[in-house]
Amino acid sequence: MTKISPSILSADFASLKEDIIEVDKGGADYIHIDVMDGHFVPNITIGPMIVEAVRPHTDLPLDVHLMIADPDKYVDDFVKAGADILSVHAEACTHLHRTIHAIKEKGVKAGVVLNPATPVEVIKHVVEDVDLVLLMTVNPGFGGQSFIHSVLPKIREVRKMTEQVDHSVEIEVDGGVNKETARLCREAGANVLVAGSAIYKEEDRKAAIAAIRG
Ligand SMILES: O=C(CO)[C@@H](O)[C@H](O)COP(=O)(O)O
Repeated sequence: MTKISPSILSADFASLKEDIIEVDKGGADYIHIDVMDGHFVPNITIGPMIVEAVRPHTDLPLDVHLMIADPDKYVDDFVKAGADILSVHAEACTHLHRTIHAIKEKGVKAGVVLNPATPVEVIKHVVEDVDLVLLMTVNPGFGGQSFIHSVLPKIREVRKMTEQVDHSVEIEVDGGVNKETARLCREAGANVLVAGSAIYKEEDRKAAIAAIRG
């Protein structure tokens, strides 16, 4: 079954606890947390303190997406704050293999993220090492953008790549995911879908999660 990871970037930060509990009870599989530093992406959002504050309010895995320059510097902080999956951008890592293993050595799952314009070949030599590949279907930095359809073939390519190494890597897609684009992602081989606006802008979040899951 497809997993759903609601992105709290679209939640109401003044009632973050309630917004997390609601999607937890509504059938979410992960809680997606977007960390932005104003350097790697043109927006500033959440740091380890917020991850730590959120941690006691759900037992769901915290799926933390680091959109930051020099992520190696902050791996320890986010693990201590309670991240269960820590994903770094291939574009932000000089020594991607080293960063992935530094995450895994801390006892959490490691993910690698690719921007829409980055070819999947970049991760060919680390796909055996990661637990998750996150393909961005928007240019990262903001919620509420339109899905970039030209990323769909990349989902199929990563699916093939993971099958070749006979390794059960999760393939996650993030950006502009709604019930229509979710179907395209599932058909292409994604098994974890991140959605912000398509869940948090809906009155009935449980129904929104079910619709995206398909
Ligand atoms: O990482 C990001 C944006 O950079 C995403 O996680 C967005 O938060 C998804 O929001 P929607 O496109 O689903 O509204």
